[in-house]
Amino acid sequence: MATLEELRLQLDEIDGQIVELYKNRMKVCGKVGELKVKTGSKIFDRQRERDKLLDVASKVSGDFNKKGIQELYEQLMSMSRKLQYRLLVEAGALGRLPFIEVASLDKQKARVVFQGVEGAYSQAAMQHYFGDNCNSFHVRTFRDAMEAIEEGSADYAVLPIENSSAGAVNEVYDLLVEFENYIVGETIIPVTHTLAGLPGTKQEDIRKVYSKAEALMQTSRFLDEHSSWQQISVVNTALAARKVLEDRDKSQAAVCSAYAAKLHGLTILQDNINNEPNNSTRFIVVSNQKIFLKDASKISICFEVPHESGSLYHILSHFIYNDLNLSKIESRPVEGKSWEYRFFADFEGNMADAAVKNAIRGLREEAMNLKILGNY
Ligand SMILES: C=C(O[C@@H]1C=C(C(=O)O)C=C[C@H]1O)C(=O)O
Repeated sequence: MATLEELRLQLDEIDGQIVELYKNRMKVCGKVGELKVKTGSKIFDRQRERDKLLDVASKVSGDFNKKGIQELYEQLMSMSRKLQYRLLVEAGALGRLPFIEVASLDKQKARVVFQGVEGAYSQAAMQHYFGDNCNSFHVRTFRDAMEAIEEGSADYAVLPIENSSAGAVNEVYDLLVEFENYIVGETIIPVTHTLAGLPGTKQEDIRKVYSKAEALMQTSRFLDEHSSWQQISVVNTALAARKVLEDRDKSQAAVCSAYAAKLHGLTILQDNINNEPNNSTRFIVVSNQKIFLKDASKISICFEVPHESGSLYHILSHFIYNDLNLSKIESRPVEGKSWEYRFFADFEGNMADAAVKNAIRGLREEAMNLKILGNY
């Protein structure tokens, strides 16, 4: 029987041949790429790749080897495409993305819409981004805010997209796909809940606590210490504060921000009652213009992938290969298609970067329904 050293020598020789074959294959792929640059053809040919996988599988026997050779070829063809995308960039054939670079947003003159009522966290986020005295109005739903942007009655909308403890705001993700609106900025604000009541209220007086369902959840530890209090959910935290003020009843309290409490003339009975001391929410600033700031450093996109094994893996390789740092990935069901998903990804970069253009070119060819949601 051969020794380990002898077997390894045999492997080294075979690997030498594989490396030579790899180099030859890539050289031919480079020629294919040059031809495609010249003729303006697509790099990715899904049917040719499917046929190739069937062909190589037919040339080996046994499930283990069939699967193995297919995995190997998926990798080889993926490298081949990446080489070709690179040739496109070098030939300057990537073109420009359909977004216009701007030096700054005109925050002073902007008319801004937020969802909710006076005192909502969205208003605080808006003021944080646009300044305390910005020209604003509020609407009842996230959809209303998106419509106001689309039809131009507002220049920007400020919408919550993600909370550090509760996660994504799903409806806003879905609306970003539905509307032709784009993310142009973001701002993160701490969400610190307080217990607030009418002036003179004592905690012993309280029987009912009003707030938005998420806020009741985010303060459950404090509320559970007062199990006799009835918890009632209302549309948002600012509305809870307004209700307590209007009912003029000291047995009622609201879980809301200090800002909403002050705005509605309530007294803070207990400050910072969050379960999670660092609770914060990320808000996006949305516009109907396809613009991006010169110093933008984050890109949000969404796409669908074919419902087959390995497809997300191949899509994500475009980020890795182009050295782009993927900071977030979310998935949402695709409407009308059970168990199929649309992915939302955030990654670092600016649309003017070659690496970004290269990755987007590959994603556009290989994923379905790619939408660039914004660069900010
Ligand atoms: C090389 C080509 O480009 C791509 C890469 C392939 C490969 O490496 O075999 C096959 C199809 C294309 O997606 C080609 O079109 O033949």
